Amino acid sequence: MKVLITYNSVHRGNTEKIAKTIAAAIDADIMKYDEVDGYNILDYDLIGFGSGIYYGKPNKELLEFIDELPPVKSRKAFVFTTSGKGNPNYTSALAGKVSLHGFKVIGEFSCKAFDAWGPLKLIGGINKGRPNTDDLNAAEVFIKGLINEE
Ligand SMILES: Cc1cc2nc3c(=O)[nH]c(=O)nc-3n(C[C@H](O)[C@H](O)[C@H](O)COP(=O)(O)O)c2cc1C
Repeated sequence: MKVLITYNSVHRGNTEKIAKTIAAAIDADIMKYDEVDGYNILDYDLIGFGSGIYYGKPNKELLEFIDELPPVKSRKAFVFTTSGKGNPNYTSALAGKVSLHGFKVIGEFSCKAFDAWGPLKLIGGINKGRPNTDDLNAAEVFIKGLINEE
């Protein structure tokens, strides 16, 4: 199965850490969203979309990138997010966007990550050191489970 991981990670590289772990676990191709030629995406059986969360939403550029992809029908995808709160609802919002474009979303992964946004900077940020080894292990378990089910 040919798998592509694509993401944007603008705050602290937190989502990029998850993206790299997932890609390495299953030997997938990995590209930042702006390195993907939209038409090459059709070469892949499964695509993972990852984003940090900013003001309650996934990264705007990543969402626009998804909008501009060539039409797909029932192509499989999964989504992952990192955020200060680690709220799975954030991930569902990204899954919703991906489904609206025609993908069949077969998995979602979320984790808490270092957040030093705005006033949190004053206290040195929250979730220091995350994603940590446990988070990266959880991401690996998630993707291996997903691939085994396919
Ligand atoms: C401008 C900004 C807004 C943010 N808004 C939220 C938010 O609404 N909820 C939340 O849980 N985390 C929020 N965060 C924290 C990020 O989601 C978190 O640090 C995430 O891991 C960043 O991913 P990245 O390092 O891959 O960009 C925000 C961070 C920034 C910089």
